[in-house]
Amino acid sequence: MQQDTQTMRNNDGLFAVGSPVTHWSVQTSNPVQYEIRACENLLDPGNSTILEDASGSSGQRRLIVTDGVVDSLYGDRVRAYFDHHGVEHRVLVLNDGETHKSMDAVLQVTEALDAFGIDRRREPVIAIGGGVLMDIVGFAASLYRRSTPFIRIPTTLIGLVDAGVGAKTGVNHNGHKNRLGTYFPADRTLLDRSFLATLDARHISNGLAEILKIALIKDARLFDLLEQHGADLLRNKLQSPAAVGPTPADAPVDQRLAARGLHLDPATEVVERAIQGMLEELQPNLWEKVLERVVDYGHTFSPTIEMHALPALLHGEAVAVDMALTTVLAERRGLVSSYQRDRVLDVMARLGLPVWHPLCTPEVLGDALRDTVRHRDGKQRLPLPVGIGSALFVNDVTEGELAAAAESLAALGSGVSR
Ligand SMILES: NC(=O)c1ccc[n+]([C@@H]2O[C@H](COP(=O)([O-])OP(=O)(O)OC[C@H]3O[C@@H](n4cnc5c(N)ncnc54)[C@H](O)[C@@H]3O)[C@@H](O)[C@H]2O)c1
Ligand SMILES: O=C(CO)[C@@H](O)[C@H](O)[C@H](O)[C@H](O)COP(=O)(O)O
Ligand SMILES: [Zn+2]
Repeated sequence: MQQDTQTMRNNDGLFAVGSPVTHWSVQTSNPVQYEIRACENLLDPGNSTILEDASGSSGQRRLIVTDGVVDSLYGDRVRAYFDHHGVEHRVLVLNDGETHKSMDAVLQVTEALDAFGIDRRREPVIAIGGGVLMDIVGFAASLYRRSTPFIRIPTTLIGLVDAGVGAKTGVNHNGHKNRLGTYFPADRTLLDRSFLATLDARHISNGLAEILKIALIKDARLFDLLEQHGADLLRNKLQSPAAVGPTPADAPVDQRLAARGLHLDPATEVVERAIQGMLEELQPNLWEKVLERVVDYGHTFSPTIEMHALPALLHGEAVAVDMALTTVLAERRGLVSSYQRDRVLDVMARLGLPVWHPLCTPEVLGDALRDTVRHRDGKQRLPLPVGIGSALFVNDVTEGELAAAAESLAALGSGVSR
């Protein structure tokens, strides 16, 4: 059929122009929905949550990926769980920690998927571990057969409030933090805070850094909770009062109210506000089309500092140093009062976080900023706190300003004890 050259053939997003056609345009959307659910006793054989997919049916085969530390703590219960439910399963145990967050680990997972013969749609991969483990498994799942569904069961605080709720996956590459990765959210993330009972204090602090990030850029109430209860949260590993036995009659009123479900105990409110705050920022901009992202706070200099220091600084610790530096920088710009600056540095110390690191040199900070500008499409788009609980973006930070802030922080940091 001869058509005039201006005819556009439109077929729900497919446009062809010309005759003969010289130009096609394909337009479509990819709706994404994923679930994050607070759960209890996930590994209790009587709890079928892990095996319910989005439609609620159960599957018969699963590949589980975890790391050596988590397997040593929970591996017997994981295997007993799937045996109890009659699910054929294999457990792949990866090396743990940031130094193993690499393409080699991703390929270990993809080879295990092949060996297990995973059914790409009906048998979601199950990741049980911290942020490193989930980033590796998520990346592998996004690559395998161009996407294979996975389920996340975070077992660290960073995993519960950050790595387990977003869409990012990835590994370190060529000496750079998260240089290879995808946007690929898990179908479901199942949050069971009881896993934190075995997490050491340093890794609790590590996760509190990401919670403090949300507090500083958008949630003053969350900051107050961290200031007031941070030391207790660190001590009790964010276990709620009900989880540690009956509430004594002479317990503080908020504990008694919490035990009766009438009031969120601090641990529950802190975790809930952190997740809510993160999701409020992620949902409208999940694929990061807009690069002014307040959740980038603490992540301008920290990727470079973390990788230079590897493995000495954990992710959250590097984020804390970045936030301390930018809090001092904000105070020097008049965005934060000196009183607020001191409150922030004091809370970091109370949460067991570093506020300074010897790598905060003009050279390292300059390199970090230049790399971040490349990551953010040619501008700094650096979030700075305004008071406590809000933020603005700047693009004009100079290396001289950074050096002065780092010098000031070094002096302040020496006075702040962890
Ligand atoms: N994808 C994202 O959006 C996102 C967000 C924030 C952070 N991250 C990434 O997360 C990583 C940091 O996460 P992490 O600190 O959870 O790392 P991790 O996975 O290395 O876990 C920390 C350590 O704790 C051990 N562990 C895990 N669960 C435990 C438990 N219940 N009890 C005792 N030990 C346990 C692990 O074996 C490991 O040695 C970084 O690589 C960071 O880039 C990703
Ligand atoms: O660390 C992460 C994501 O990896 C989050 O805590 C953080 O808020 C943001 O996602 C930052 O943008 C860091 O992300 P990226 O450098 O990995 O892209
Ligand atoms: Zn982070």
